[in-house]
Amino acid sequence: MAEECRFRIGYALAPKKQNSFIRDSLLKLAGSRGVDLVKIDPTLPLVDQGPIDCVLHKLYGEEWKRQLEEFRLRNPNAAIVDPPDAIERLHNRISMLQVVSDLRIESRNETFGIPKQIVIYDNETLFDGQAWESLKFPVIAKPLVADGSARSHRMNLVFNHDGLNKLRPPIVLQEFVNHGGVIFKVYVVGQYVRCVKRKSLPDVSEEKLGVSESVLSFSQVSNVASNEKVDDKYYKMMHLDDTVMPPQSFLTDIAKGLRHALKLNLFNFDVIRDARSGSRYLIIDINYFPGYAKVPGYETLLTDFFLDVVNKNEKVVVKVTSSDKDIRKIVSDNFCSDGNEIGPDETEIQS
Ligand SMILES: O=P(O)(O)O[C@@H]1[C@@H](OP(=O)(O)O)[C@H](OP(=O)(O)O)[C@H](O)[C@H](OP(=O)(O)O)[C@H]1OP(=O)(O)O
Ligand SMILES: Nc1ncnc2c1ncn2[C@@H]1O[C@H](COP(=O)(O)OP(=O)(O)O)[C@@H](O)[C@H]1O
Ligand SMILES: [Mg+2]
Ligand SMILES: [Mg+2]
Repeated sequence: MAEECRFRIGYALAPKKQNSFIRDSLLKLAGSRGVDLVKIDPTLPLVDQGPIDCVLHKLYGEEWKRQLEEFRLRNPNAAIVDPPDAIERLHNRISMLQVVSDLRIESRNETFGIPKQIVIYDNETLFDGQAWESLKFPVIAKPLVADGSARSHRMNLVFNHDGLNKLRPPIVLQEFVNHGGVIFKVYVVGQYVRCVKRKSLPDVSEEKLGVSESVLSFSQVSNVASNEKVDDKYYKMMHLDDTVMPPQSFLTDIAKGLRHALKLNLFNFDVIRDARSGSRYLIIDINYFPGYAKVPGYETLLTDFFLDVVNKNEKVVVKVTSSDKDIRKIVSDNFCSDGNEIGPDETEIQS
């Protein structure tokens, strides 16, 4: 009898991410479907860490990029999810949302975009009213860099000119949009798309704008203790039950467009519904490899994706890591790491 063909997915994650993502429930489900998740030690050469069909990673730095490149050259049939260059685009809050502005999606009832925003690199421009004449208070000041550090999540809600004194460029000034205090977090895992609701900043009324403090600082407002997020209690506690979800097909179309434009498989994006119009949606943030474990049923979602990657059911976009050439490689090999044939090759080359 032919031996069972198993696949090895290597993961290279920071300790915090590893603790939240690599749960027994995921290891068990993936294992029962022929996928073994194995830990990569980034301090050792990647190429020496056994056969790997796919590398999953959320680590940065030149040394790690060099390791991935070496691995790619030595293992042309393995997948790297995702290419470092593509991930880096999300580390700047301007380039991150540029992709959304360029996206065209056909929808009969809903529209989408990004809030009005400008980038400020220095104090001179910050206090030059002309530079941001087009924006209306309140605005959110976000660090330009979104590299996952605590600092990059530190935001200021600025109600008037006095509040500008507290800001430290480089920042993005983005118009605050009232949205009923609920944010939609749309999780993308390859071709799979799941949306969950979370608490957000409350609306700011015109009256409040006149009498409030000049600035309010906050950080990761949608993040509460992770276990609370997925159960009914959390939804009731935050009064999220009454909020109607955006149409799934609309979100799926945006997700698909972003996935191809960004050349990424693992990300989420934050969406708010403009309170002035029930059908206008704004994308305000995109995050690489977010907290998937907070999505109900994430084990199935991720295992399905791993099987898509290794079985080449889905087009997986892999990009050269350390050259200027933007080569997108479709995983087209027909063999698992021990050389057993697994079936006909159904992948297509994307233009
Ligand atoms: O820590 P978690 O599980 O809450 O996940 C964070 C995400 O929370 P979310 O899944 O959106 O609720 C979080 O999303 P937000 O920025 O809160 O929208 C980020 O993706 C964060 O990664 P980084 O600090 O930006 O590199 C994610 O942090 P890392 O786990 O990647 O450090
Ligand atoms: N333009 C905006 N209008 C209203 N609320 C916003 C806007 N931008 C951000 N927020 C609120 O601030 C939070 C943090 O902003 P976000 O850009 O998602 O940063 P982070 O990368 O730290 O998650 C969001 O989850 C949302 O609650
Ligand atoms: Mg966010
Ligand atoms: Mg973010």
